[in-house]
Amino acid sequence: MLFLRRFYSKSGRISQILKTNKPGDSLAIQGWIKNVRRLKNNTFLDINDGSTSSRFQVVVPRTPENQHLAPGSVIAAVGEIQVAPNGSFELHANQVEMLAEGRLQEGYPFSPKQKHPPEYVREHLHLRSRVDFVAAQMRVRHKAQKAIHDYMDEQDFVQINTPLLTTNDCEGAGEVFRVQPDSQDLLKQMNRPNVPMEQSYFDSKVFLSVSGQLHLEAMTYGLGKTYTLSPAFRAENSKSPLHLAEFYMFEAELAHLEELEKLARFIEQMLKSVTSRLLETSGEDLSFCQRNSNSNSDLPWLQVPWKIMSYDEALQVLQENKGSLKTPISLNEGFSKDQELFLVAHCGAPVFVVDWPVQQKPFYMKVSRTNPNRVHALDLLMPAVGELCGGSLRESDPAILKSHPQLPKDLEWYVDLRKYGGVPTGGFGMGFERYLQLVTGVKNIRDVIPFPRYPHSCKM
Ligand SMILES: NC(=O)C[C@H](N)C(=O)O
Repeated sequence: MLFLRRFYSKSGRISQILKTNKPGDSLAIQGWIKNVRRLKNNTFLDINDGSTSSRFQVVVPRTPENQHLAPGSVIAAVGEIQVAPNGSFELHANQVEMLAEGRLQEGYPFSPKQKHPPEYVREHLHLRSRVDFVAAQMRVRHKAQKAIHDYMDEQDFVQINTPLLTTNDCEGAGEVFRVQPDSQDLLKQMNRPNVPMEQSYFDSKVFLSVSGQLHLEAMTYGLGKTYTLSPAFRAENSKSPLHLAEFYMFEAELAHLEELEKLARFIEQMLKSVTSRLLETSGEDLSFCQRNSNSNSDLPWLQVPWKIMSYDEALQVLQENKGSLKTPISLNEGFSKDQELFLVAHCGAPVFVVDWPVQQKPFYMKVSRTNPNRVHALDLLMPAVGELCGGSLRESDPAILKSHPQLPKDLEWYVDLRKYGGVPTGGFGMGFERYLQLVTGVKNIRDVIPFPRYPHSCKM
């Protein structure tokens, strides 16, 4: 009977119901009971179905049959939409069916009454989507990807699926994971019994990609504007709340790009536009995540113009303020997190640090023709997270590229790109999870990706 009524009533996800229905509509919903309040005549159930961080109130008569309704159970309810005294919609159910008994069974790690700290929730990766803040994060993540794809599509970029198996270490930093078959037996099956284990992707040395940039560049010489939003892997033994061994990187390459400032302004425009869309599509979830991480920020960087500052100027600011820094300044490496955040605070806005010392940056960056000690590179520094994007004009002269002492072997093909109809190009990469941390205020990067991989942790 209930089955038939469910079939004939309008049904939908709660997020849609809240937008499209009107009082008097008959409705069927399914969801998890998050909370139960029993008053004299009625029982009030807070239901959530994973589509929104709002809870939807279902009112059922307080009868002996309804006594067993408890937090954690899954129900289907059929009834009529009415307006609650607080003005929001609620369902007055005339029938309720228990679909699954509660999660309050022995061993279930989360209590509906308690706010568990993220570290605890993370210990139960396979169950954590049931925790409200994790579900909200995942919805924001989905909508942020959609906003990026929509924006790039409107800007006429072509999405490229860059490979995850590659022979290059794009950054030359040696932070690569090598791919090998599991055993010598497999090598034998590949008819390569004598290939040394370290060259064992059939007959070459293969890594998990640290960046899709070089492959994107290859595509850009035929397509003009390309991007990817792909996994990247770094074998960096860092326990930092800003690093993962497997993360997603949004990277773009543009042909006919001759000025670094144009690249900076493109990044600024893109981030402001993508974030404004995200606020429109996910405002409620974003606020929920911000409240949950005690970081109520109205993202003031959306409203102000971003600054551009040379590396030399940035260094001078830091040197003049040595006393306020937690870490010593190094001339051989980039800035530390506390120095990056100091520069952002000093500028009162996000800042692009440009024109970096050549020895601090990888081989593919364009050397300044007026100052060979500098490359046309940028780092975008943002509040809370520090470096969010890195980018550069790419070296366009095959001869300069070939003579670079750090040019990896086996990258003849990369030099070739410049030989045949080479044009000036440039591009950038942005750690997608860092971006999510920036907009949601979540402190630990492990909480903005469904299944985090970091040193000594690859559960499931
Ligand atoms: N596509 C990029 O410019 C990102 C750069 N290759 C990096 O990994 O930092």
